[in-house]
Amino acid sequence: MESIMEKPVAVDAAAGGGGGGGAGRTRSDQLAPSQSLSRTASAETVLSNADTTSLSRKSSFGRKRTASAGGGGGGGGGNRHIRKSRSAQLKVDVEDLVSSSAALSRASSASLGFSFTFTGFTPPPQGMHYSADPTTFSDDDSPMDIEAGARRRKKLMTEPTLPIYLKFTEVKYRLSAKKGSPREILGGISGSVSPGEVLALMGPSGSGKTTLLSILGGRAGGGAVEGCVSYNDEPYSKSLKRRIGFVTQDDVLFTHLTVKETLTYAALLRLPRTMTRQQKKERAMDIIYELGLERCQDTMIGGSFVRGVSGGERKRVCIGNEILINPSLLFLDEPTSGLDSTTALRIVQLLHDIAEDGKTVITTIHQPSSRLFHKFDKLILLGKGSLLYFGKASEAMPYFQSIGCTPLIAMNPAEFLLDLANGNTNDVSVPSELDDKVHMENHTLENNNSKNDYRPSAQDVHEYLVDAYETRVAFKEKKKLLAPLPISDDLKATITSSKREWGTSWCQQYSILFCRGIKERRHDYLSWMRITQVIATSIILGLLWWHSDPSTLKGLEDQHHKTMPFYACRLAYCFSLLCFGVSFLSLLQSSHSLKRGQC
Ligand SMILES: Nc1ncnc2c1ncn2[C@@H]1O[C@H](COP(=O)(O)OP(=O)(O)OP(=O)(O)O)[C@@H](O)[C@H]1O
Repeated sequence: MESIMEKPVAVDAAAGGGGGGGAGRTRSDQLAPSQSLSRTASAETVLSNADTTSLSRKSSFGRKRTASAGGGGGGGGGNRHIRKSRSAQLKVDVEDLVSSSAALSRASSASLGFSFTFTGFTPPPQGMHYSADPTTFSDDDSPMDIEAGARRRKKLMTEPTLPIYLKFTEVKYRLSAKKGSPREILGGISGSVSPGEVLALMGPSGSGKTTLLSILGGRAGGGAVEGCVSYNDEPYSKSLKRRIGFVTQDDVLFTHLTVKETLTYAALLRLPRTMTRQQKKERAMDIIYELGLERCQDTMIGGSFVRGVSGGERKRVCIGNEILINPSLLFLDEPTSGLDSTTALRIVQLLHDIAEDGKTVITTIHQPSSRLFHKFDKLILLGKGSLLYFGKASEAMPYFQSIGCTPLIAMNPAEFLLDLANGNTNDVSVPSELDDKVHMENHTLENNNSKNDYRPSAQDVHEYLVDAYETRVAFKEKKKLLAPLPISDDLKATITSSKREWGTSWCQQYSILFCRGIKERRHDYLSWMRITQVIATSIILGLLWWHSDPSTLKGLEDQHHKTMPFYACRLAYCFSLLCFGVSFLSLLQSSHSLKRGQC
């Protein structure tokens, strides 16, 4: 990939795309001057975006380190004092950068008001008034906020994460079909991700992102997996399971539990038995503060019928459930789906913070905004199960420019890449190689001299992109992947260690699950309707048997006769409830299908 970057990009929009033949010469060479201009602008926009982001990222790292250092030396000083001094340092940072374009980008990230980090507390700089988020910390903190700050600092003392380097080469996945040949879902995907990095898996729907994520997370389904996946150069082993956190696409949370209860029960169940109950509860609270969930800690999760926490908070709870165990590898399947761009950016910023804590983060993503796209360290672009790009996210645009695909209008890079992966070349320059190939195959169009009206099919674009990656990048990347990792044998041994620590004993698990079940159902059991029902039934039965003598046969018969109608009514009531339930569920199902447009 580096060699591609070192080569002068043949398609220079600004220079009029003079370049030699091959992929460098693009269809847009024949564009009118006005079109060329717009193309130049777009290319510059994209490149300046990348620069700005890297600057912004660097400055934010620096800011974080400063904050951590401050935290370390803070000792027993007042929280307020520590924050003020940090804020002052941050302000100097901002002033240093204000003259550069990075300031803009920084301002936008400050506007996120994301006040939690994994290495320490990072308040937004003083004097910046972009934050509209009520969870942002300020210098006039309430006692609750001060406590939160203290908790964040406490996180610095938690157990360090075992670094895990994930490499995968030529991963293929086939599903056996009842009729015909097996269906290939993934066709030889290679890549790697190191601790501290966030790898994004991008591609159109059905391109195989979830399948690849599942294989890397050791959760491959019923199909046949080929290729090699290694963790610190070792194959997957059962002991790795407790070092892996997997946030699925459809979150599975208990509707009636609060955020605090959800995370506390997860901590009690999943944390090692070497920790006391109190320590586990504290860990759950730490996670709540780290994820900025303190304001909704007593809010119910909610579901289809019960209003609960927001979508973003829900996702954070799911992430919290997984990071509780301090995983080395964190997999997330579409953590931002259904969220607005600002909330999505917060989630990705959170992933970034998690990665900075030494964890390896891999996430699938759908249609990220441009700000969000630049937050990823590495990118895998999939198209129909094939690899279209693997490398640094910041180098994706230059790579596609180098193979002759350049956006003709200012475009979100993620949107551009997804368009390409879908084979859509509208508003994208078509490489001359592809253009020529398509016209060679289509004589009629060429004869009619309608070159400018013709665009290659999605299949042609897909084939071109797969070939371009295979010939230009894949070989070098695979060579890099085959090189052994410079890590100690001890680190490898930890991965393969067969020692398995159970979180809790069978008995403890039973009692925790029992309590959780009671809490989850408490709204059913303790509802006024249920209580009234029980009291009314007791009174009715009591009255029916009032003054009857069970010691004689007549008295028993009397009781029997009196209660029979009652039980008959009860049976009829249960039956009608059952019928009502069934018809209600089928109604609900059909309304859901209607909403999805399936009917
Ligand atoms: N167990 C399975 N049985 C049948 N088809 C499967 C199975 N697993 C994956 N597929 C198919 O493999 C393809 C890739 O699925 P996958 O869920 O990985 O796509 P995706 O890129 O994650 O899509 P989306 O973004 O919509 O979630 C799809 O066409 C899907 O139908």
